[in-house]
Amino acid sequence: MSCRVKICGITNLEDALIACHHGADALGFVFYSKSPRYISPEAANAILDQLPPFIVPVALFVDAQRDFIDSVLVGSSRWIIQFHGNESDAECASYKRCFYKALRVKAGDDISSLVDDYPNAAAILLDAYKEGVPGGTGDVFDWSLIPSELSKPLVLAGGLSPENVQAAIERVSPYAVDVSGGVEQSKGIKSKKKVQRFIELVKTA
Ligand SMILES: O=C(O)c1ccccc1NCC(=O)[C@H](O)[C@H](O)COP(=O)(O)O
Repeated sequence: MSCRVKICGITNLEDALIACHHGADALGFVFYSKSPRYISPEAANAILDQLPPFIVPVALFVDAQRDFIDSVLVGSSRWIIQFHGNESDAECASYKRCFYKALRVKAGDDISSLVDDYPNAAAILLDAYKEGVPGGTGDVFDWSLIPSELSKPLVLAGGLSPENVQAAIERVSPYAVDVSGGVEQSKGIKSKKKVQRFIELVKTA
């Protein structure tokens, strides 16, 4: 099965269209104001209006207020949601949108049990844990901690890049891979060459 690719931390139309051109399956937009990849709801929805079909836009939140989440979602029916904080399954499901839950992996976590806490999630994203940094860490976590069988499709994240993504796919066989920092030229700005190379490597893995 071909692994799907999400390019996360999109902050401008040029990067969005380049990722689409090279075959990204999803684009992530970070609505977390402390991130250098933060984008406003207005700017993100303006980008969505320019996207071709067959691309999934992902709205990413970290324990955000309901009125803020609603202010993003109202801009397009195309949004799906990545909850990247401590949100409960019930809270996530209350938005009546397809969502998946990010879990930040620490040694000793019972990942299968954590996954079972989100019965309404369409998938689970596993990411690196870094104290005080909810995501976009650029860190790889120990992939051997990932159970061989999970009850939900797995999106693998955390420190992926063109240099390690094929090894990650070989080792983990995820449903999808997610990358932010590993395809950037600077915080919030993607490298055209790295985006193209990353997607090529995923699609030929
Ligand atoms: O990307 C961010 O800056 C970010 C900030 C706060 C919460 C989540 C964030 N990103 C979420 C993602 O899905 C990232 O793609 C994922 O954490 C992997 O990032 P990276 O290790 O830089 O590839």
